[in-house]
Amino acid sequence: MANTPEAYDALMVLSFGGPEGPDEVRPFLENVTRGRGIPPERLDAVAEHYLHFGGVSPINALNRAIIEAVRAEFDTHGIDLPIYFGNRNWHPLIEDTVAEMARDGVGNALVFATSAWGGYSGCRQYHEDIARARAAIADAPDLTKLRQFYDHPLFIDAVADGVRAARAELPDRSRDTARLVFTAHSVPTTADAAGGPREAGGHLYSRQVAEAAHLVSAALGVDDYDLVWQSRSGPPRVPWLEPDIVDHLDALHDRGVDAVIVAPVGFVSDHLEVVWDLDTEARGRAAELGMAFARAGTAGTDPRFAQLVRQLVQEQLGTEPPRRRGTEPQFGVGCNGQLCAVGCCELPARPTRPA
Ligand SMILES: CC1=C(CCC(=O)O)c2cc3nc(cc4[nH]c(cc5[nH]c(cc1n2)c(C)c5CCC(=O)O)c(CCC(=O)O)c4C)C(CCC(=O)O)=C3C
Ligand SMILES: [Fe+2]
Repeated sequence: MANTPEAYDALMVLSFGGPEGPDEVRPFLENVTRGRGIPPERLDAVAEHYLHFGGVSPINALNRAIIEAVRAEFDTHGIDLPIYFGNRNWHPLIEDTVAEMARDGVGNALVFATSAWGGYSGCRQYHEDIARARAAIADAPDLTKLRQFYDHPLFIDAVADGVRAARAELPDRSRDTARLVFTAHSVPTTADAAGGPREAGGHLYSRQVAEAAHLVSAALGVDDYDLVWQSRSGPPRVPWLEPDIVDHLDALHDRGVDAVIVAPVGFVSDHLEVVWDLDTEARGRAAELGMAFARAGTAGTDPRFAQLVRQLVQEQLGTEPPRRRGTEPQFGVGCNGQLCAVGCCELPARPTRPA
């Protein structure tokens, strides 16, 4: 298949996937954690979080809304590519989507993965999903993953507007004093250290998250803020990025902070880890501490997010320049699951679980 720009004939939106009913929760979690050494107690707890919302994760509906917005954005700009939807962990599964694309005669498609970041979970694992899905069928299309977009101006500005809207929800007396706290998904510190091509120095994920937080705060004219982590899993003796948002609220309270704006810059949509870990657990802790609490929305529902996807596609077509506001290394483009570099974002050997 010729790899000339004109030859792209579809876009696939590739995401994490989530259950859409109570019976789907367990099999979904088994897909997510297959071979990953997550303790059964943690899985039981996470299953409860999903069941609390009727077993329905918001993520699939949010991704369908993103696809609709991108469709409209493509139509406005005369981009004539059909858009497909595939997931790593739940239906529509990427394997089925790639098979459907092949049946439709798609030969050379672009892939937008719904993570802004480098690192194993946000980037490399999506390359692996692409390779696995292609290997499963004979006439799979070529699939080129688009780049990491953690510092794209449209992403940064959409997150900044989410913070402004959250600030407006706070009681008058807290608006000017509320502490701005960014969160992103924690990962094991060893996985973070191994993130990115070796020559880029490692820690690609946490460096990009830190720079995105900095760029958002700069857009807001706020120079004092915190970056903390959320949603850790794995056994307690394995170190993950810290501090956790809930512990951090305790620490802020001890320092006399009485209002916070929590901005989940690490996520593209208000999926389950946002509505449970922040809107339920962190908000609950803030209430116990008597702290005013507002949570910023995520960028996925902002009209600029569809523009961002359109611009990333046009970048790959060579009709738009790359737009970035940061300086940390940024990678993520690969054809047919090819990694950004040899050994890029390798997942370190997991310690075996005690009996
Ligand atoms: C960096 C990162 C992102 C952001 C980048 C991106 O967006 O890709 C992200 C997103 C998401 N993570 C999600 C859900 C889960 N993540 C889990 C487990 C894990 N996540 C990890 C990292 C990340 N995860 C890691 C290192 C693990 C440990 C196991 C492993 O090494 O894989 C587990 C297992 C149970 C648990 O332990 O929590 C679940 C259910 C959902 C969907 C939520 C919904 O359904 O609405 C989304 C968008
Ligand atoms: Fe996760």
